Amino acid sequence: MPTFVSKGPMITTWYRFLERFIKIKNKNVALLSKVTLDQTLFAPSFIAIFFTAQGMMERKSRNQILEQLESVAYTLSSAYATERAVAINAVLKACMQLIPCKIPSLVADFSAQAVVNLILHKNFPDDPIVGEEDSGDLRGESGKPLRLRVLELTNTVLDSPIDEEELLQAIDRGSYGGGSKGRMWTLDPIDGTKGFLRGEQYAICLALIIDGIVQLGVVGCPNLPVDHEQPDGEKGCLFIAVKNQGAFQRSLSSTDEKPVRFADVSSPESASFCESTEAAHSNHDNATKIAALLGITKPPVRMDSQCKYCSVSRGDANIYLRLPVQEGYEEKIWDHASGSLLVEEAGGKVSDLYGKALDFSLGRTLKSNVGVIVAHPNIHAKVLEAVQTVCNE
Ligand SMILES: Nc1ncnc2c1ncn2[C@@H]1O[C@H](COP(=O)(O)O)[C@@H](O)[C@H]1OP(=O)(O)O
Ligand SMILES: [Mg+2]
Repeated sequence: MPTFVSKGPMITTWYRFLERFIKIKNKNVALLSKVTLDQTLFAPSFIAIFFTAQGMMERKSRNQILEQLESVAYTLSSAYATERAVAINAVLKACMQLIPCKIPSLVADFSAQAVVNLILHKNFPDDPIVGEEDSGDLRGESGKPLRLRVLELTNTVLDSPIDEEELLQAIDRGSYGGGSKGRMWTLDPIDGTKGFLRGEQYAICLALIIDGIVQLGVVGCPNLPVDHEQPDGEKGCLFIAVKNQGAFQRSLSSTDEKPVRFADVSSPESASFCESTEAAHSNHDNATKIAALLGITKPPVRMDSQCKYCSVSRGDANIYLRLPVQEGYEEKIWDHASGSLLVEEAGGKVSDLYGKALDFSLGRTLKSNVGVIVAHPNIHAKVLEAVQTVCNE
């Protein structure tokens, strides 16, 4: 209450002060100076006073008030704040529709892509989307049974229900070819289908790429324990990263975000590494040899999907190896965009097998990269050396 009461007089006094002390003849420069002072001095101070007073009235502790101030400052200062909020909402909704009951993976995949694409299109109608799925299998008489199941599931989380044609259109909005210019989103509606089928790890992965650079990534992991130390505790996490703004984790059941950081590790011997559960997606034999060369004694943590990126980002493991199995396989941008930004924002380093940065500007695949190596910057070079020794044998 006092904050609201004081708001009017404070603002009036501040603007009077600006009028009196900014005596610049050029009107544009004067206006710019006032706006600068307003945004850098008054607005932050006023917001701090407002939330501190509000916290005190709500009998919050000092730490709770500080946490709230930090979160407000972060939200206000962030570029891509709208995109971040929309992406979180889209991924959350896609996660929520998959949790309640056992759903066939095809239905889940199409429905998740429809939900995310619909939300993206509503908020950013001009943004193209590079999505993994297309509506081919849902069309015509033969696709009708699947189409109706997907439609039913999709409508469980939408504010206003859509019809069959709108469903097909929504899925096909993911057909963009990618490239190096402008904005685009990339979506893997269900990454880690094998994990989904086994009831293990899978992820809904969404990223915003601008001029070939990943700016925002949101990864929903409905089966990942919120706390690695408590594998039987609450499950379901959302990971969020915006370029130069850090990486965060929240549970699916709460809006509270906590920063995530790579675990500090000074030498590879003490590290642990993760890799795909599927030997067809990452070469397990080579990983064993690399681990031996690095002196790693802990067994690999095997997991499906971009949950691996999330795991290393919050320090559950220190290295993620994705080693080619099949010559000529081109990794897909939706399999790495959000995860790689998350790792970088959490303080990790991502490269391909040759130490090259992942290049998201070349279309739907990472055609100039081979494999993926993620590690703490302290040990990345050593890991890379071991990878190259083993893979060049
Ligand atoms: N030969 C391959 N090498 C690397 N990744 C692959 C290969 N074949 C498929 N994938 C992709 O691996 C991803 C899952 O990775 P993980 O095993 O780490 O969970 C899937 O998106 C899958 O793509 P797709 O869905 O097109 O089959
Ligand atoms: Mg995938």
